[in-house]
Amino acid sequence: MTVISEAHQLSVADRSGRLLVAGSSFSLRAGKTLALIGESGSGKTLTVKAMLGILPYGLAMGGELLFRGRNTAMLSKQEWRQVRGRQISIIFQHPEQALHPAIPVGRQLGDLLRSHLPLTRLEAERRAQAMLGKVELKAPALVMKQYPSELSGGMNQRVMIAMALILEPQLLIADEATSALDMITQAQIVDLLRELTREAGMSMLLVTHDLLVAGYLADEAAVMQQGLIIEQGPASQILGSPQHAYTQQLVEAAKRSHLAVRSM
Ligand SMILES: Nc1ncnc2c1ncn2[C@@H]1O[C@H](COP(=O)(O)OP(=O)(O)OP(=O)(O)O)[C@@H](O)[C@H]1O
Repeated sequence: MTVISEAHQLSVADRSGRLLVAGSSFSLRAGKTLALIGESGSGKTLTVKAMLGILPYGLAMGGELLFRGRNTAMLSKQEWRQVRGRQISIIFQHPEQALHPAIPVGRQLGDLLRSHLPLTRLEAERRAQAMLGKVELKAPALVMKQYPSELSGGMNQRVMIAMALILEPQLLIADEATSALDMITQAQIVDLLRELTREAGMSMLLVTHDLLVAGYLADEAAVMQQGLIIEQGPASQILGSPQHAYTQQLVEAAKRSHLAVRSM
């Protein structure tokens, strides 16, 4: 199966040499989802930032990251810009991190398309509207004209998914993409992500602390604690019979909250 991206002993260190990510290795394959699971501060976001070439100033990356066989350390700034957005895209927890508040949704999508592809304004608009339909927004023609502040949280999350997928990337990173949503909207967005990534044969890196979401979406799982991947393998195995004490605790806690919901 085609490997889209690979990390070999990926590390991130601060100025004092303290390792914030301490040597992670994983592969992302076409059509498959890897869940990166872990508590707050375990190094998930820094792993994602390293993969996008956007580590904060003062932090240094070690190890090797390959994207479609190319070492990303060799990419120029311009090549990185081509890769980000076009081949790797990201959905954040909060749409406001990605959507401009003062530009109508349709123009944001159209501008993104035209910054990467030689399309007329009209062609870009048509594709943008079709994409809004694909993320199951009920009135795409109307949403095209609206500003993010006029849409609900769930609708904005759908717009952000449309932005992330419109250039047909090979790798989609979802960083706690459903954590800020209510339970029903979360379930709908999780279904949508599953359907669209499978249909496109896309690879997905799902960053989450939610084991239910991971269990539903992921083929593989890697559990992080204090910068280290402590357990990784098929998601069904990691979540079904965890070996590491920390993963066992996570699974127990998830079962308890699931039971609490069921007993309501
Ligand atoms: N710019 C930075 N400079 C120094 N340390 C940082 C920086 N960014 C993050 N860290 C530290 O690196 C560690 C890993 O942070 P990271 O944001 O990757 O965790 P996370 O697993 O994504 O947590 P969360 O789920 O809360 O986002 C934490 O100890 C954090 O304090």
